[in-house]
Amino acid sequence: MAGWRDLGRLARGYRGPIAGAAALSLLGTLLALTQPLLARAAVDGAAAGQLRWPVLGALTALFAAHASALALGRYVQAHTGETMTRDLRRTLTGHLLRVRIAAFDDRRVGDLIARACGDTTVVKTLIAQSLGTGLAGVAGLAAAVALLAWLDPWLLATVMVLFGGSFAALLAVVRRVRIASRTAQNAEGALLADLERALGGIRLVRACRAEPLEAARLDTSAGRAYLANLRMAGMVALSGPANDLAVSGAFLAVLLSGAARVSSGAMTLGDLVAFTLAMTYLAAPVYEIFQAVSAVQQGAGALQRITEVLALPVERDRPVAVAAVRSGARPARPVLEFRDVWFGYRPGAPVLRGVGFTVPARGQVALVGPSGAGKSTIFALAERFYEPDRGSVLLHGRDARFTPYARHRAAVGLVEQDSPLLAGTLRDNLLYGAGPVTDREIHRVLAMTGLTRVAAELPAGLDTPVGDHGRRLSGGQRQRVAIARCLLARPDLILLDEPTAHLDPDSERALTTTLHEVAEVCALMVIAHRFSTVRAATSILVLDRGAITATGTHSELLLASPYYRRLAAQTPTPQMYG
Ligand SMILES: Nc1ncnc2c1ncn2[C@@H]1O[C@H](COP(=O)(O)OP(=O)(O)OP(=O)(O)O)[C@@H](O)[C@H]1O
Repeated sequence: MAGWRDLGRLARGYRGPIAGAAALSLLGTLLALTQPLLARAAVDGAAAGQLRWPVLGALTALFAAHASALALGRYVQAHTGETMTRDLRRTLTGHLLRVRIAAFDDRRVGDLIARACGDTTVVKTLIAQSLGTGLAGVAGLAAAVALLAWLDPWLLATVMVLFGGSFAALLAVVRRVRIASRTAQNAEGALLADLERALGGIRLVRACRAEPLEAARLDTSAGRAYLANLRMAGMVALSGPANDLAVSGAFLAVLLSGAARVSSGAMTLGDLVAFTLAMTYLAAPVYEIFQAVSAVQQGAGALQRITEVLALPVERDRPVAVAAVRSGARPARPVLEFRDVWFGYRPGAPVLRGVGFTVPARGQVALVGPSGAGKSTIFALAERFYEPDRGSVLLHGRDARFTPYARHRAAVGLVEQDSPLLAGTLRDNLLYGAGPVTDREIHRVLAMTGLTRVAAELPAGLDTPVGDHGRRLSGGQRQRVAIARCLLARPDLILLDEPTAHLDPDSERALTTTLHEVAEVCALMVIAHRFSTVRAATSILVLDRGAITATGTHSELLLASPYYRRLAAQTPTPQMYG
C-alpha cells in the first residue's frame, strides 16, 4: 500500500487538475458509451431497410465529441503530471539544500542526485500513466458495467468472470514488481554515485591506474540495475497478455452465446451489436486500470526513495528566545564562546570533551593540536553544521541555537583547508554570499590577498571561468580566492583552516601581514599547523584528543605546554625559508 499512500499524499495539492483530467476522460467514456445505443437504432433501422439520417448525424457528432474530450483529458493529465514533477523536484532540491549536514555524512551525493533527477522522472511516468486515467478508468468501468447490465445481465456475468480472473492474476504479481522497482532504483542510484566518485576523483583514478577497478564497479552497478529492470519488465509483460486474453476471451464468449441467443430469438442482432460495441468501451477502462496499477507498482520504488529524502531532517530556525532578544547589541562581548561543549559524530564516541574558550571581537586566536584532535570539528560546530550534544556555543554572548542560521553564518565566515570553489567565473566566486559589493572593494580585497596579478593575467580577468571546483586555479590561488570571498562578506569572525598551507614563503609572509590587518577589524580564528601562523596569534589554544589542554600566548605556552614546546621545536620557522 506504501506506493498508493505516497501517491495520494503527493496528489493532495493537485486535486483540481486531477479531477479535471479524470472528468474529461470520464466524459469521453460516457460519450462513447452512448454510441452503442445510437448504433443499435441505426443497425435495426438498416435491417428494416431504412437509413435513419438524424441518428447517423448524432452518431458522427458523438464520435467527434468523444475524441475531443479524450484528447483534452490527456493534455490536462500530461500538464498535471509535468507540474507535479516540477514542483516535486523543486521541493526535493530545496529540501536537499537545507538537510542537516550530518545527513550528508551517511549518504552518497550521487545517489541523492539520482533521487532528484532519475527517480522524479520515474515518478513523472507513473503520474502520467496512473492519475486521471486510472480514476477515469474506475468511473468508466462502473458506467460501462451499468450499461452492459442494462443491455444484457447474463452476457455481462460471462464477461466479469473473465476480467475478474485476469485482474486477480495481475494483483498477484504487483508486490513483486514493487520490490523489483525499489531494487532497480537503488541500483541506478549506486551507479550514479559510483560515476560521481570516479569522475569527481578522475585525477586520482588516472594517477593510481584505477580505471579498470572503477570500470568494474560501474559494470557491477549497471548490471544490478539491468537485472532488476529486466525482472520488473518480465512481470509487467505478464500483465499485458493477461489483459489481452481477458478482452479477447470475453469477446469470443459474448459472440458465441450472443449468436445462440439471437438465433433463439432471445435478443435482436441490434442488441448483440450494441452489447459488443459497449464491450469495447469496457476494455478501455479495464486497460487503464491495469496500466495504473502496474505503473504505481513500478514507480513505488522511486516514490519511496523520494519520500525518504523528504523525511531527512532539515535545519530549522528556532523561535528567538525573549531573554536573548533583551540582551541587546554586544560589541564588547566575545564574538564566539564555547561553554563546556561535548560532541560526537556517533553516540557514545565523543570527539570534543568539555571544550571551552572565547574568541574576542578583535585579534587572532590560533588553534593547534595533533591530527584528529577535533580542530575542524570545533569549526564545524562554530559554523553550526552540527549542534553540541552538551554545553553551548554562543555568538556575541547569545546561545547560537536561537539565532537564525542565515544570520549566524553571515557573522561567522569559514575558509576550509581545501578551499573548494564553485564552477563559475572568478567574480562569481568572490561575490558568492557577499551581498552588494563595489568594484573598488573587490580590488582592495584582491590586493590584500595578493590576487591582483592573478586576476589581471587571466584571459577575461575577473570574468574568467575557474572550472569545476575551481580546478583552473592553483591550490594557493584557490585558497586566496576563498579568503578574499570571506573578507568581502565582512563577517564578525573568520574561521581559517591553515591559511598558509598552499603558499610559498613570500605569499605566506604577505598573507600573514594581511591577516594581521584583518584581525584589527574583525575576529580571526585560525587552525594552524605552521609555526608562522601560530606566532602571529594573540592567543593560542592547544587541543588534544578533544579537550583544550592549554591556553595562552606563545611565550606562556612554551613554559606551560609540553605539546606546544614540541610543536615549536619541530616546526620550521619562517626564517628557515630565508
Ligand atoms: N563527518 C564525520 N563523521 C564521523 N567522524 C568524523 C567526521 N569528521 C571527523 N570525524 C572524526 O572526528 C575526529 C576529529 O576530526 P577533525 O577533523 O575534527 O580533526 P582535526 O583536528 O581537524 O584533524 P586534522 O588536523 O587532521 O585536520 C577524527 O577522529 C575523525 O575521524
